[in-house]
Amino acid sequence: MIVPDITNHRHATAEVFAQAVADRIAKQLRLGVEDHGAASLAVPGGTTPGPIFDALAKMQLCWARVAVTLTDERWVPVSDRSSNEALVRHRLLQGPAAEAHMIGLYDASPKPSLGIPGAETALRQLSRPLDAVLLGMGGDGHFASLFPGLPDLAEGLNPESATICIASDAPINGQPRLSLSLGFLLRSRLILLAIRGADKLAVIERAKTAAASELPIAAILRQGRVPVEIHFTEE
Ligand SMILES: O=C(O)[C@H](O)[C@@H](O)[C@H](O)[C@H](O)COP(=O)(O)O
Repeated sequence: MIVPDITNHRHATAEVFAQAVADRIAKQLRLGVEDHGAASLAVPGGTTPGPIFDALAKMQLCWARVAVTLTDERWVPVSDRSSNEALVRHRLLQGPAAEAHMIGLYDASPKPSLGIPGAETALRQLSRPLDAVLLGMGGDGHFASLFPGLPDLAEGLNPESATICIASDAPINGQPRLSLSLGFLLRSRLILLAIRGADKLAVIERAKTAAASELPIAAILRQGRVPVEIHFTEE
């Protein structure tokens, strides 16, 4: 098995952290457009990405050739303040980046499991593999919407599975959710894990030996297919 290629990047301040992650994403997207004429990016919701999106949106690159999708979505309309698509539209698809193509996961289906066919059809628009995947992580070790205790977690964390989307029709962390699977996220060229706070660094340390069922991020740390960059700031 390939030894996981994990590089750690510690940044002194939240501002430096956001700019560094944005710079790394921009570099990867430029490479994608140069190498194969288009690039694709998957991003999460939560509180960490906002400043990263603000910095990334200002960057000059061929945004018209870039598709942006979500690693997961809360099953709420884009008009809802907790919508991840709304976060991306308000904070990333601005300025130069307004030309990027947004591929959302939410549709008007009453629950996420009924939204899977539409999401999978939408995801087929992506240039594959994904040029970059940005992930956050919760204090429970979840990434995207792959939470400990999720009924379909084993399937969602199976790197060999062809499953693209995992639905949680029951609310989890506030709302029903749709998540991309690990198998889908590993069809990418680079994973950037952006975490803030010493408590999350402690979770990463625990995840090096814990079961992925306990700390799902362990599945990202243990896979040997995609380079992982962990970007961290104490702030
Ligand atoms: O929809 C979401 O909430 C995200 O996709 C989720 O996986 C997030 O990345 C983590 O919960 C970390 O969130 P913070 O960035 O707020 O710590």
